[in-house]
Amino acid sequence: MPAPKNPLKQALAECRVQTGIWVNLASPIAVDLLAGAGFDWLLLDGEHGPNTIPTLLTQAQVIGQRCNVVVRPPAGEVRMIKQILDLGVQNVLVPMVDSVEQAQAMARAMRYPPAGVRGLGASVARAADYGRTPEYMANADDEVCLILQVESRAGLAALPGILAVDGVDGVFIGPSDLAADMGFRGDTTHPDVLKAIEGAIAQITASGKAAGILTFDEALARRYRDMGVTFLGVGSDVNLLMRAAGGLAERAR
Ligand SMILES: O=C(O)C(=O)C[C@H](O)[C@@H](O)CO
Repeated sequence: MPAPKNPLKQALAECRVQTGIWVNLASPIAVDLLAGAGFDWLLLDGEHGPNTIPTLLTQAQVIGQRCNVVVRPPAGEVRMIKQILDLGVQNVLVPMVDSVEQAQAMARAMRYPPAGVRGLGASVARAADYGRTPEYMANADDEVCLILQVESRAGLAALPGILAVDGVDGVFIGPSDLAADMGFRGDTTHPDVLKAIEGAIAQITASGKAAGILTFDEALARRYRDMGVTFLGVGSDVNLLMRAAGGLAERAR
């Protein structure tokens, strides 16, 4: 059996909006609950969540086929990409991409030789069902989805070149880090930040690649959707729990 079809990659290629949330609790119980909530994807955060390869594996196993699994490594390092893909995760969001060279390196990391540098270890990993699907490697490259995070002024300057890199399926604008890099730390709705974000979304959508962003503000999420964002993050497990718990404690006083 070849590598499984990637519903998220296909949906983004067809410009269909896919909504999801950040998962930072690193809890198998939390993802078990969220996998059935109705999101198109769950992002298991290895950059700001206390995740390791074993915790990512457990959460991916718990989610199963109920919704798409996206993993964000702590950084864009080739060794991390191969470990994530060998887990059977097909969607990777790489943070802090500032240059075309970084984009090219990540695109190569997602693919087997000769197109890329992914190591051939899936035959002993979950990705190829521990060797039971040797045909996996025949089409694995076609079923992985790479989304790069542009979240700095340097990244915005390199955006046209990044978008031209073969193997990059989408570009996600990181509002918090971009705001900080622009000198507006903590102010993701500063007019200058919003202008930069909207300009980037326009460039990404014009390139035919998927535009992504995360916002906890429902009105802003609708605005970004109307602008053509299709990889749309609308919250996080931590934020949902924090707000619900705080609200209940307040009402119970
Ligand atoms: O810069 C951003 O914003 C993001 O990349 C999203 C954050 O990292 C996410 O952790 C929510 O704060």
